[in-house]
Amino acid sequence: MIEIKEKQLEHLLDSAIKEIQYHDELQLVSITKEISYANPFHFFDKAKAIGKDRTFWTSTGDQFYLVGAGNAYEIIAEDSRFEGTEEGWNNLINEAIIHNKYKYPGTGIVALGGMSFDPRKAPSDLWNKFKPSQFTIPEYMLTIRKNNFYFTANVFVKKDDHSVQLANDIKRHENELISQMETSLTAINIKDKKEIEPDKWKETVRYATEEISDHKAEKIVLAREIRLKFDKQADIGTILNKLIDTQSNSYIFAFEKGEDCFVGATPERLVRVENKRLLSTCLAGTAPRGKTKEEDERISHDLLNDEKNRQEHDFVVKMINHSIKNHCTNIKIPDEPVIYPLKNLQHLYTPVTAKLKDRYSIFDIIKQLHPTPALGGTPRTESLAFIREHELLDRGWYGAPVGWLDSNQNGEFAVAIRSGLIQGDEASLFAGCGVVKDSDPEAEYEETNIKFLPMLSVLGG
Ligand SMILES: C=C(O[C@H]1C=CC=C(C(=O)O)[C@@H]1O)C(=O)O
Ligand SMILES: [Mg+2]
Repeated sequence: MIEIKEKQLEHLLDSAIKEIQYHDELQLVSITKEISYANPFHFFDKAKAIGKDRTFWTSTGDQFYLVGAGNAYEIIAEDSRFEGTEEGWNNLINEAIIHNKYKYPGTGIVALGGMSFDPRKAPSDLWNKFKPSQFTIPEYMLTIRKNNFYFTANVFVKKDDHSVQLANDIKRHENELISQMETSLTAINIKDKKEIEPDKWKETVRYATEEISDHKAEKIVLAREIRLKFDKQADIGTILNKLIDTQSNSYIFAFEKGEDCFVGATPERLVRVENKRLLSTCLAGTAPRGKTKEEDERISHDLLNDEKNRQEHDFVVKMINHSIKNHCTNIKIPDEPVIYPLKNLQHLYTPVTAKLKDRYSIFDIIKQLHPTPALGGTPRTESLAFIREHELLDRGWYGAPVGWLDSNQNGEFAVAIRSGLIQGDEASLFAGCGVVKDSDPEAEYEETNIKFLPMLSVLGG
């Protein structure tokens, strides 16, 4: 049986090589097959062992995983990021030879990546490995969907390549990546924790409330940074493992670029498109969890009825509705938010469903939505100008869209919050909050403290 499969692989590679006999070009071949089982964490760790940069994505609610090893190709766009990325992707898949008989969302050739929050903010050194828009097509990828497992290899072939050799190479890497191993977790401890200018940050929050009172904006989201030093190198596999154990109802992601890795567990979906069905979410307005069931219910009730939090939330609902109305039909948005409970905090949540019109893609929607008032503010131009000028950090990919897309126009993007940039034995964590007219700097500061917890707690904090 295995022999037949290997022959098929050889045959596919062979016909690709034949197709380019008269060109001096490389031909991308993407081959997907179903496998019986692979552990996503083992796959992730093995990828490191064979020297590959890794990408990781899971939506914990759906038991859906994408784990990538290496870079067969990268789409990088500096200006016109949305159009540039989409064009790069379309060109790639139009030219590629794709063998994927499964057609389920997230199988076959997939691009995983993200972008920076604001390409107009002066970049700092911190994020120099992360481009304004950067998507990876992994060399090898594991998809887990509804308890089915798929292995994809993406290879560039040249006219003088030998199919047997290429097939053996793929097979060897596949065996390595999907083999079982002992799960080993490496615990780290925080040696040093430095909050970046918390007093100045509170000043900026106060200044933002004044600008809002002066009608220069209605809402401005302000973020801050914590810099950590550990007693040893942080192990990304361990961090992901712990995030999955502790952060339900979240997207857990990692984008590794050499020594640097952007990791997070965000509850905030930006948009999912599956067979033209669109799902977006408004998530803004925050309170802590209660220690007892009674206290928790009381806090939820207060959050649902709190004018300041409702205002933060309603800006997002209005904006999402407005942004997608020309691109979609059948838009459905409930009148009232509900509670979205997480381990350390709870949010106000309103789902948005719609049907994406045929001529639009997920990128058209991301371009409209980013940044929503959950991360930027209202109005967009004024709030972004304020953030650009007064916020004390380079957000890099924090607060921006991260996710994946496949070659059948499916994809999903989250907003990269509850996240951090891990750099060997150091890390920067980020958290922000929506400042409106009635914001109290001290209370907003406390709110960011709880938003740091999901990452801090898995980093030994
Ligand atoms: C900016 C963040 O959260 C946003 C998302 C949900 C609730 C928010 C809030 O209540 O302020 C923020 O708008 C963050 O976690 O860093
Ligand atoms: Mg808030």
